[in-house]
Amino acid sequence: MSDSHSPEQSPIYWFDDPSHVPADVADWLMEMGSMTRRFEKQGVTVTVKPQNECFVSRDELGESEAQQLPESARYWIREIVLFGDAEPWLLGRTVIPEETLTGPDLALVDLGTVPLGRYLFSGNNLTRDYIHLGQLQSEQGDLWARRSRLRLSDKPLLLTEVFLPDSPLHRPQNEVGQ
Ligand SMILES: C=C(O[C@@H]1C=C(C(=O)O)C=C[C@H]1O)C(=O)O
Repeated sequence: MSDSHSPEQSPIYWFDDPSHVPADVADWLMEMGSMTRRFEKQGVTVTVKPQNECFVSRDELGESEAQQLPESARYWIREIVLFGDAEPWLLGRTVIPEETLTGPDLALVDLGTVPLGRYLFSGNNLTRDYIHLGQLQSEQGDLWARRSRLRLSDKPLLLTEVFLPDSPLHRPQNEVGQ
């Protein structure tokens, strides 16, 4: 995943002008509700497999990631693969400044296989500053991606999502109700 502290990951190219993104793709990438819930509406069971969860220092973040978040002594990283039934549909990377992990939001370090969206969209204190659209060039082809800065009670966290070839976004004929 771009900006990952794992150097073998290729970077995501973030678009300055997303107007050329096809409308059916933009409809997915600009989803303002829970992506987990939207995937479930496809009639699949959504499961999440954490791949890496740890605290890192600011200099272990990608440069453009660090620019999106305030200074902090350390950041919680959560990297997951999200599955629709048995198919891998999405790579998720969440970066959370330690100062965001206060009160009930400390639960964010114990999510395990619970999809992040279940927590984020469970209350009424979630806002989204922006969504950036991008593309990751990978051996599986060009994969659409998005990056959101979210806020829980005004405390920031950064979420990058890369949509995998099996996801409905890349296979629109799969989308129920289209
Ligand atoms: C943020 C959401 O949760 C999904 C689950 C994630 C996780 O468990 O880490 C990460 C990315 C999301 O696609 C959502 O449902 O919108």
